[in-house]
Amino acid sequence: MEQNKMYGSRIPRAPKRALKTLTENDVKAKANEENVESIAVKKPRLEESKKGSHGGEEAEWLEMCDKGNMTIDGLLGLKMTGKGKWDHKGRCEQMMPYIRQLRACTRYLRSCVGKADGVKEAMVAEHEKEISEREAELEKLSEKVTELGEQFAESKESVSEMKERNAELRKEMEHKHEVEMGHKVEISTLTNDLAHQKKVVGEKTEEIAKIQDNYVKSQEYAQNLQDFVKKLKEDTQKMNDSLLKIQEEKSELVSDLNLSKGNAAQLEERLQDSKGLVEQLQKQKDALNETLEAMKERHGKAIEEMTSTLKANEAEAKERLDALKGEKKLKEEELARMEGKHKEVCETLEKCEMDLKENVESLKESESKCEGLQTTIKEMEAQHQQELQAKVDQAQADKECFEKEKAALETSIEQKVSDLAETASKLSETSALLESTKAELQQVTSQFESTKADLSAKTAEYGNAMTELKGVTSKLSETSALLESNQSELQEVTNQFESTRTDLRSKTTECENAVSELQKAKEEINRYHEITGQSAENMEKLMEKSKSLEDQNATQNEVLEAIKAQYEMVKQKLSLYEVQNGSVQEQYQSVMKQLDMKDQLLREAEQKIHDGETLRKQLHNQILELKGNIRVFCRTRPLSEEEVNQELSQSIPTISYTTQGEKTGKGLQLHLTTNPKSKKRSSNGETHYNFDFDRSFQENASQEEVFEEISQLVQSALDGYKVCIFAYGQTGSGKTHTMIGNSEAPGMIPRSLEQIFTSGEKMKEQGWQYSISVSMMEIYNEEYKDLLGKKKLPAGKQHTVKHDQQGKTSITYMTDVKVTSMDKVNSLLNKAMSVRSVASTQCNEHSSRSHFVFRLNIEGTNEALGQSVNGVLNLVDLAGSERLSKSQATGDRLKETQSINKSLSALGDVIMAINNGDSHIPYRNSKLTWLLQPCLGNQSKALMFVNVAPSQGSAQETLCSLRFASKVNACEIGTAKRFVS
Ligand SMILES: Nc1ncnc2c1ncn2[C@@H]1O[C@H](COP(=O)(O)OP(=O)(O)OP(=O)(O)O)[C@@H](O)[C@H]1O
Repeated sequence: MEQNKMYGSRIPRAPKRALKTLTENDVKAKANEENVESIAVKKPRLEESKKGSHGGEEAEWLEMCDKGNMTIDGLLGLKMTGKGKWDHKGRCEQMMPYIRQLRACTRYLRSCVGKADGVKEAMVAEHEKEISEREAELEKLSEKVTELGEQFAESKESVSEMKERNAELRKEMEHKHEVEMGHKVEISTLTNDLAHQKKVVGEKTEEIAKIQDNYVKSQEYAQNLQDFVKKLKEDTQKMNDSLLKIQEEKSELVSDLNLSKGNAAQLEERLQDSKGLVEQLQKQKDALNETLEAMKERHGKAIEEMTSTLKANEAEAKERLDALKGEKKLKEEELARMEGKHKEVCETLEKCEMDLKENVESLKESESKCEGLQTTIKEMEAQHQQELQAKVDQAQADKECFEKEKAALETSIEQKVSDLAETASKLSETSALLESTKAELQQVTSQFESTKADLSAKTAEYGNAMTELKGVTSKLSETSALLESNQSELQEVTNQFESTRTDLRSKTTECENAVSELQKAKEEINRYHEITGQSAENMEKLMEKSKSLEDQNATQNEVLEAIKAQYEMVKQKLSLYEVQNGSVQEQYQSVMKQLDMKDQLLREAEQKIHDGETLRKQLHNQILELKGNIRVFCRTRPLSEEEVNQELSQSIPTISYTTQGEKTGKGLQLHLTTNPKSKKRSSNGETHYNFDFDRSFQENASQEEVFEEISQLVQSALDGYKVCIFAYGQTGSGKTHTMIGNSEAPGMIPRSLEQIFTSGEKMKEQGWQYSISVSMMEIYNEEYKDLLGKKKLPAGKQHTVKHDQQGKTSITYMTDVKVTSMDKVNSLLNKAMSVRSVASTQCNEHSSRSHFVFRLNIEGTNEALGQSVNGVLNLVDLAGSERLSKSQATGDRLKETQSINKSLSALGDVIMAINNGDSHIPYRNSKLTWLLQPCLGNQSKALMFVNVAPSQGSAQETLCSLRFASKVNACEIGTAKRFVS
């Protein structure tokens, strides 16, 4: 196939020359294909082949080829020609050279093939060799490749790892950013919440204040009540005490009373005696009563007998009346019978009447006699009655006096008097009996009279019946006799009464004796009463007192009760208040809890914010450290009073701050009205310049806020880094204020020292011991000046600065003071400030005409870790950066300004050179850069404050400062290195 390719499947009708060319070309192509070197080998070989065994034919063929009259293609495409179609001879004749040519060609080709085979073999061998070499090489290469592959894989892995890390970092960054954004959102929400909470807290605080007021009032009220109750208790106590005293007095009185009771008992005994006497008297009285009873009985019996006789008489009279009635009837019959006779007897009757009249007259006489009798009886009766009355009166009087005595006795001795009253009542009964007897007597008298009337009626009826009348009269006389006997009996009774009266008198005398005894007893009692009266009086007085006291006590008890009720009410109110208070307290507690929770949340949020902020700072620091940037913070001072008082256009601040997104707190815009040619000039005639820094502090930013941002950097000095913080800006822009400050607002230097001391103390817990030394110097007119040194430099001597390989700086004749406290630092700082070169310039009344360098050497050792660190913190207050034209300095001031500007531009040059990666960094161009060399190199951390003034008058200088700071901000000075050994 190769050959077919070489020679073609068909031999083209080409000139002989073409065959040769073709062959050569083919060979060349083949050689080119197989090996370029083979061509060089082939030619001599071809020439050699001319001289070989078949060299003749080959040579012939080559000759033919050389002559150009034949080529292989030509040979193959050669057609036998003859004179005609059948001119075989001619054709055969043509055939012979053709066959020869063919043979020659074939041989040539064979030889070529053989040679080619040889060449091929050689080439193959060579190739094989080459291949083996190449294979070996390849193997090596493949090994290398595998190695490289591995390395590649490794690097790929590391790349992927790095990518991953990068991605992670990016993610982290994004996350951080998100978190930051979230934090910001959170912060804003939290700020809102905070504001709301503050509002709520304010409201709650007001509420609480009100509640507390109420609580205080209720407490005061409760206190007042308690005081009142206390007073009441005290009063009650006093009352109780007085009551106790009264009770004591009472008990004393009771004892006195007991004593008097003892006396009273004696009196009682005596009274008992007198009672016995009274009893005796009573007995006597009883005996008298008995006799009286007996008399009464007898009298009653007599009266009964009289009554019975009267009754019998009455019955008799009745019987007689009945008999008389019968008789009357009979008589009436007889009368009727006798009426006739009457008439007969009328005359006799008249006579009888006459007789009757006479009888009547005699009856009247007897009646008058009877009346006389009756009057005598009446007189007797009256007499008797008078006597009786007198007796009764006497008895009554006795009774009365007895009763009086009894009443008197009754008042003192009730029971005994009641006995006497009984006696009196009995006496009254006796008198009643007497009365009843009298009444009976009167009854008897009336009966007598009725009987007499009956008799008179009978006499009238039976006037005529004289016999009967006589009988009646005799009966009447009998009755009179009876009456007489009755009278005698009455006399007897009267006698008996008399005797009884005498008895009574004797008893009365006994009674009188008894009464006198009683009187005596009474007197004695009265005496005792008098005796006891006094004590009773006292007792009464005391009782009255006690009573009044009791009344008082009662009233006070009432008051107390009322107060108690009030107290109870108040207590209830108090309990209500307490309940209310409790609920209020609960509310307060819950509100406080809520507040605490909110506080906690706020604290957590603040902590989160703080953590987030520190994390952000750390990350930012890390990024900056990774970038190796020199950090730049811009700080704008507030307008001074002078500037404020300037004309309006001058007093308008030239700086505004970016408020959008990430640029917040970083970006600022300077507005200039002075450059009308500026392309940036806007329609309102202002030119705006935008700047971005790591941080932009507005006019109102406090020293604390500013320090917070650099605290990490300060901390890293403690960790063994070389740190340089310097303040750059025109005169009066606030560099000294930022770096040193004043007692009210200490600047970065005192704050850094404070942090270092506190952190150093904390690090002690981890085994770190720090030795901190301070040196303060100024670079004035390109010369170092020790601000802490006591003496002047020896003549011909000067401060020279040297740096060793480790970046350790030594300055000859420079005072280095070990410091352990802030007081020491402050006193040193004051001393340095007093020595520092200050002058009044066009821009600042107290302008710093030198660079002030506060140098802090921190050597830390940790024996446990076997480590020691060597950190340096350079805090530099640069001299004002204003241009000469601006400062209008002359003479010494001019020289100062020139040297200041020289060193400042050297500082710029050094930073730029580091940024550009120049092989030569012009540290030696100024004393400042030379001193700060280790801290300005690519192994340190640097931060620049660019201080700017916001006034229009300073705008051009501000623009210069900001431009310089912007350039510095873009510089990368390399990654910082920690100096640990
Ligand atoms: N942030 C600030 N807040 C309040 N007052 C400030 C602030 N910055 C500067 N000042 C006041 O501005 C005045 C000038 O400040 P300062 O002396 O610090 O400037 P300076 O840059 O150090 O000047 P110089 O380079 O001439 O020493 C001082 O009276 C200072 O108190």
